[in-house]
Amino acid sequence: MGKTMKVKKTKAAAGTSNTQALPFNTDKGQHILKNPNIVNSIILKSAIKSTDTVLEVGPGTGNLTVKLLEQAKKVIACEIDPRMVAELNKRVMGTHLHNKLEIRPGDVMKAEEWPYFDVSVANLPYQISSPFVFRLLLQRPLPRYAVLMFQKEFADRLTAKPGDKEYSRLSVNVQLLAKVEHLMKVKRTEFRPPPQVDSAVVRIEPKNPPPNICYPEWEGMLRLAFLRKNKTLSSIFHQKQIIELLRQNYEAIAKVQKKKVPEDLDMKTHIESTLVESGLGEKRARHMTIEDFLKLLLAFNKNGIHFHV
Ligand SMILES: C[S@@+](CC[C@H](N)C(=O)[O-])C[C@H]1O[C@@H](n2cnc3c(N)ncnc32)[C@H](O)[C@@H]1O
Repeated sequence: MGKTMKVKKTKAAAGTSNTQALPFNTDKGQHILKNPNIVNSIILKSAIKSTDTVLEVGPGTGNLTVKLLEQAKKVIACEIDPRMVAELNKRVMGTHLHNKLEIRPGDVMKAEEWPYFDVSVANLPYQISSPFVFRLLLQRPLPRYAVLMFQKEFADRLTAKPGDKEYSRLSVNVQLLAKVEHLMKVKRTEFRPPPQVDSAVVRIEPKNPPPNICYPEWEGMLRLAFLRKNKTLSSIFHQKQIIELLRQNYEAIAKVQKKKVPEDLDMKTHIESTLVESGLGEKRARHMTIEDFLKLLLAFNKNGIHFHV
């Protein structure tokens, strides 16, 4: 995020935006919400308090921003395109909203630090969906929640439940850290220019406090479990390369802990018996709940089987 830009006062009024002449750059995800009813619905569902500081990413010409400014104590708007920064500036300058707005020009993902915010509301550029969500969940202090527009397919993966076709590593990783709720579908025709796909608005409420687990271990185990999400864990963990990987990890950790690796260690049998112990060997990742995955990791780690060295 670049340096904060102070909004200067002039005569232009909020609520109007002369965007007709502004060519939109779809490489930067510039699809502007043109239906005010959708903007109003997002605002309603965002339930912003008058004491809230809101982080908006990609304000564009400010359709959502001016409505957020009416609700919030402060809006911090991060925008990569200097033309949009100028447009937003022009739209809000000279209005009663201007002193609540802080524009941060630049790429939000390249900012070393994000400012403090209570809530994030954004019609996100789709190319940063995944890194944005994970960075949001790593932000401290944790925001109360975020209301974000995503490409519909991404939103479906975020909200998918065990057994759904879209249930994936993304679903599990995000739902480990947050309560995720689908709010509304938005057709591609509601944007100018229209994107290739429909969108959906999702509410993400971080679990606070977050679960107390070792994330690299969790992530390493999930990668293996989801290699083939329709296969049973037993058959995945039967694969030679995986047994070899886990044997190497076992030895590396034993070395660090100055423990002796049993001479008769048969890693294949050790993994098999751990799966039997956990009662999850015949489960498939696509049907497993977060609690199942947590139970599995606990069982592996208890028996010295690790996914991260
Ligand atoms: C989908 S448009 C949303 C525009 C406006 N908020 C609306 O709803 O009509 C996405 C906006 O994000 C901006 N943008 C794209 N990548 C960005 C990034 N990495 N950091 C900050 N802004 C970005 C684009 O320039 C564009 O203004």
